[in-house]
Amino acid sequence: MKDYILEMKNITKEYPGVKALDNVNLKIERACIHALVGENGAGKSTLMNILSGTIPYSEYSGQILYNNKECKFQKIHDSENLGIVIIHQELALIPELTIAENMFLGNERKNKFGIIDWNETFHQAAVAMKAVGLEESTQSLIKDIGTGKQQLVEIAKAISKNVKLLILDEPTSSLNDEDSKMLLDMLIRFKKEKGITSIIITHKLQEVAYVADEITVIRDGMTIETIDNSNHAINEERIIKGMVGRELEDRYPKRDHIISDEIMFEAKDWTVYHPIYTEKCVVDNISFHVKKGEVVGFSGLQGAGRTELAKSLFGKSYGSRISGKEFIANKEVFLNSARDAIVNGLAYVTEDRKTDGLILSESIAKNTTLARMEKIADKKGIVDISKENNVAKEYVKAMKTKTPSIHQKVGNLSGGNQQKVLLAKWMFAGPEVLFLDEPTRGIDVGAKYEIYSIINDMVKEGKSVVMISSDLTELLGMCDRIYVMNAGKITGEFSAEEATQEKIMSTILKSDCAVVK
Ligand SMILES: Nc1ncnc2c1ncn2[C@@H]1O[C@H](COP(=O)(O)OP(=O)(O)OP(=O)(O)O)[C@@H](O)[C@H]1O
Repeated sequence: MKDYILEMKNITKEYPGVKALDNVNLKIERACIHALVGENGAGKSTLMNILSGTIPYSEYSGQILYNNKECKFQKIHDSENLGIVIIHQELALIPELTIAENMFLGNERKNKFGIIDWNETFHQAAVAMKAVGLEESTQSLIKDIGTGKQQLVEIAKAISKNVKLLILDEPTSSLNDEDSKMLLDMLIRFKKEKGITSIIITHKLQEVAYVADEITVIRDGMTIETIDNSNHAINEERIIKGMVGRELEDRYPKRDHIISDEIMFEAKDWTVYHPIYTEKCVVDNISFHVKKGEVVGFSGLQGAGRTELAKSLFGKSYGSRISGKEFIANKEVFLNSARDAIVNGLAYVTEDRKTDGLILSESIAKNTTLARMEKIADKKGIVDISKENNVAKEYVKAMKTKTPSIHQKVGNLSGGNQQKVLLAKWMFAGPEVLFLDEPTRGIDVGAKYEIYSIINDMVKEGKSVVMISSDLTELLGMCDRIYVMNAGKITGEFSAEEATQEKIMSTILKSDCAVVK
């Protein structure tokens, strides 16, 4: 007989106008890795928020049995006391504090006088960091370590709380393939060596196939099926069929590659230093171009400088001591603010939608038109609300954004649906050159196809797209040309015909340029 650590029975959760979960059932076997998959807005995060007490007992109906005992969690602390730890999509670390301080925040190690025992704090932090293979000083600041290591700090934190059931909501969405594999292998090790059970939510289906022993598919707030993957033989198509309800024939929509010789955007000798550590060179003498109707990709590891390159080109939105030239349609431009960049036909879709791209307390309609309000305003500058609503409705339809209405606050949407609103906002801005930074992070397979189709339509109209992505298959599927960046420099360039995953990976890995000049 199977030994279940957790059973969630008939869980129902409603928000105004949305039934997020409708009688969901989930059974998790002890010391197993269980994947939760489903389209954007299917209800995965809501289910896990209920399990962790983020959504308290009074706000849903149904039953949670943990180690065969009913639990009615009122807050996160209640579930953590029993060894259930959730790591959210957006990490909850404080950038200005050290790793050790972050690990014991709210759970400080104190001596008998009630004063923080720093020796014990650093010792216990070091032990937990060793368990996750994090090689850093316990006193390094969070803001100085990369996303991959930050993720490990969160897991070390969970280990220090004596975790029995670890919930990870899209843990690898901002990691490259190598860091992702390390993380997944760690979950497998925890399972085998410590008997830790994990629930992982992810849109990366090859990871699901690799790591999960069982897979539960949720669609429109309902459990569709639980698939056995104990022999790790499941293929991605099988999972997609459960998620989408049909086979998805092609992951990348076809495009006629009609690229003119006209260069639409060009950067020459572009160099950028860190905004605070102004002696640190982050983008080192980069020159590249994008032609009219071309999709150009940027590949590289985290910290290679791709985001910094794009942001600094976008009206100097990042960096200090910026030098070099940028040209739009062969004309040199001097862009000193994001507004300058927008007016000159550039758009930059950020990888950090929550702090950089959307106003979460505003509606979908307001956010969609935010970057170019003049397009829906009359001569006196007064916004025409009905125009605004029509624009928002069109994009919600085209991108299949899951929402009860265009007046819904963006903060109430699921992560993937927020990403769609962000893309809509920049597409409405009507740029000539669109920089997309991790555009499909947290987006389900079906919605990715919609986004790729929109990109194809844009380049067909003669626009140009620069795509930064950690997903190599996405770059290979979509780009006409791919640049490889490492430590602030361009270290390779491949045409679509010659590019392969192996060639790009080996260019990324073999380069060892120093970042600090
Ligand atoms: N606070 C809220 N208020 C209103 N609706 C909400 C709120 N939180 C979530 N929802 C809605 O509940 C539904 C389920 O959202 P949830 O975040 O659980 O989806 P998900 O499966 O995790 O999606 P994703 O893969 O995009 O992260 C969505 O329609 C979402 O808009």
